[in-house]
Amino acid sequence: MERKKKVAVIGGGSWATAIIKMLSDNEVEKDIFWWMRNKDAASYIREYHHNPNYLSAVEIKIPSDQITTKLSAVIKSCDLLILSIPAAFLKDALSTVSAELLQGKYIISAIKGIVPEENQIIGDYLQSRFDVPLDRIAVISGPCHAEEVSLEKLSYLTIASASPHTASVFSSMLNTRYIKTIQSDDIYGTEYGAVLKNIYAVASGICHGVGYGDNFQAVLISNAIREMARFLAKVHPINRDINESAYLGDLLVTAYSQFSRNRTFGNMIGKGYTVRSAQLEMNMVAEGYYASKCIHQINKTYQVDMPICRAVYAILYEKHSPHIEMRLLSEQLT
Ligand SMILES: NC(=O)C1=CN([C@@H]2O[C@H](COP(=O)(O)OP(=O)(O)OC[C@H]3O[C@@H](n4cnc5c(N)ncnc54)[C@H](O)[C@@H]3O)[C@@H](O)[C@H]2O)C=CC1
Ligand SMILES: O=C(CO)COP(=O)(O)O
Repeated sequence: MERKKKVAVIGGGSWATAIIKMLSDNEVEKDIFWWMRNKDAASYIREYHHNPNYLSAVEIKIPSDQITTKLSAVIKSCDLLILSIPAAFLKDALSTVSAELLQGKYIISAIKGIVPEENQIIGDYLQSRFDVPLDRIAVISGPCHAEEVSLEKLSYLTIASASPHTASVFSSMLNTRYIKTIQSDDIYGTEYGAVLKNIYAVASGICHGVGYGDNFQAVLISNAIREMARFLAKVHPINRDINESAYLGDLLVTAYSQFSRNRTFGNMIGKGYTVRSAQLEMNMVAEGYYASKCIHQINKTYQVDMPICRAVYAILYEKHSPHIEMRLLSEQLT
């Protein structure tokens, strides 16, 4: 008989909380462990079975002694790891973790971002920093906001891995009545697509903030998907359908949803907030801010025509006026 799998969720934010819910509601037998950095939050969850800071209505059904702030111990005891920390903090969070500790583990990244100092997507970072073999890595993507998971609204997740086995192991653990999983072998395209859609959602928020309407936003997003297609075709040229949920679907939900942190952040920038004040206003992290700088640097190698990413970078990092930059961008959209 196969041993019961042990799976650890690494991270204490909204997406980690939603993933704990999906794993708990999924019928495959397993032991679920949860690591978070914040000791007060961990104690609160052990006592009251709710995350005090994120998705606080979700009931946490895992045993209290499986909620921990001890990272190495939890990694050691689990076969499967789900990373759900904003990319900007990943390196710091894993600073005490060795390649040896990760040997033999299956790791899935639920992160939609790039490790800033390395300019690497998470799959590349895990391979280069920890020698994790590509066939043991997967990513979770697709149009899915944690807030809607908490409400059990029907959602679709794409589980991408170079190994169909790895994709199916994670996929079988996340399916529930309200979550459908789709498997993909496009791990690179799925990761880069998720990073880019966050930047486009920031752009969408900026446009709204400076006063453009739905008509203009539709043109912006139509251009954004073509920009994404150009970049993915250059970075990882395989035969992919850019209209699938993991690419176009995720772009749409992030660019339009009231729950999107990237859109909310962009909207504040468009209204005149500084980056710092917009970040302080949110208890959550907009990955698109960090990704904008990383993609700007990565694209120095690839030289893809990316006017939307370029405009967002100019606003966020070169302090260009959102009004002027969006007007200049509008002249390039088709
Ligand atoms: N929230 C969502 O609906 C979805 C999020 N994701 C991705 O999941 C990843 C995690 O995001 P969320 O859970 O949504 O984050 P969040 O925005 O809900 O929460 C922020 C997280 O960052 C941590 N944090 C803040 N400052 C920190 C610091 N200085 N050092 C270490 N950690 C710090 C907090 O403890 C918390 O876990 C991101 O890459 C995001 O793009 C992916 C799909 C859906
Ligand atoms: O990736 C997401 C939805 O699919 C979450 O997007 P935001 O980080 O903008 O909320």
